Amino acid sequence: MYSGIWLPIITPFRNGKVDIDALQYLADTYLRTEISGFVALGTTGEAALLSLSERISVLHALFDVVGEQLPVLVGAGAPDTREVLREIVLYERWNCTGYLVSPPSYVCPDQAGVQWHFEQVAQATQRSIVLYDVPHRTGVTIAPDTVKALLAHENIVAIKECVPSRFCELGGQPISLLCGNDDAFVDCLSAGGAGGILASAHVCADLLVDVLSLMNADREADAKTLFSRLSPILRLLFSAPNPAAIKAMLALDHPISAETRMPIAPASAELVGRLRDARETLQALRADCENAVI
Ligand SMILES: O=C(O)C1=N[C@H](C(=O)O)C[C@H](O)C1
Repeated sequence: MYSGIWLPIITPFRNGKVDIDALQYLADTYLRTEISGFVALGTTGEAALLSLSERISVLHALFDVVGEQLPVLVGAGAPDTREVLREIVLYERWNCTGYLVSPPSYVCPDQAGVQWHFEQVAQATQRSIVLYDVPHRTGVTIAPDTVKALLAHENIVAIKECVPSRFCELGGQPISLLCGNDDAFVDCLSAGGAGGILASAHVCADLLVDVLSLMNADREADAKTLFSRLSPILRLLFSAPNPAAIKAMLALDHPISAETRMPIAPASAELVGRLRDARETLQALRADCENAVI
């Protein structure tokens, strides 16, 4: 179930409000790509900056377009476990495939507390749970031993891992390993990863799928060559707080605004210029893939 390239879809804004038309336009556009599923209300969706009613409108708008055509994983996270459980109860009305859940941020629990948090979540729903290990954002990690203990819950089925040094240990566990750090995608696949939840898929899902297909075809060297040519663009996309660069790049080619929600500032004019040039690099890479140069 959790493999391939999943798109943590942005939440477009216009004049400070969620732009529902733009969100539905994007959902429809990505349905025609090779992504394996959507992630709603992720980090890239600026979920932490949305009110509850905005989060509900995002889900309404997205499910209206996606329906059953592709799975949708929904992000749920808060410092207070009880708040996460309340969110999940609200989200159960949509036919989402599961929940992407981070450990409690800011409060810095020990590993027993992290385990307790995920146990409460796993018991609150029959849907699948994807653990989200993102210590640079939450301030706390999900240690591999905690992951192993959590496997006792049959709906804890995948982990979105952002720490490359954890890939090898997790790759050997009976859990789907998804990369959560665009820069380290190929390393995650080499360690046994099944795919990734990657914000960069907004602008190069096809090339990320190519990297994965090359790996699955035992062409690791070719996958690494392609990925190394993609890497400078991935770094550029994260050179400003996510998703400023992604939104700016999308706004160059689609009817969406590059607007972010403060304190996430929009991309600078200098970055927009570099993103404009990056589109040509992506086109050149696509041509090389088509002509089997890679
Ligand atoms: O929203 C997500 O899911 C992602 N967020 C990460 C982040 O901003 O830290 C990046 C990753 O590409 C996907």
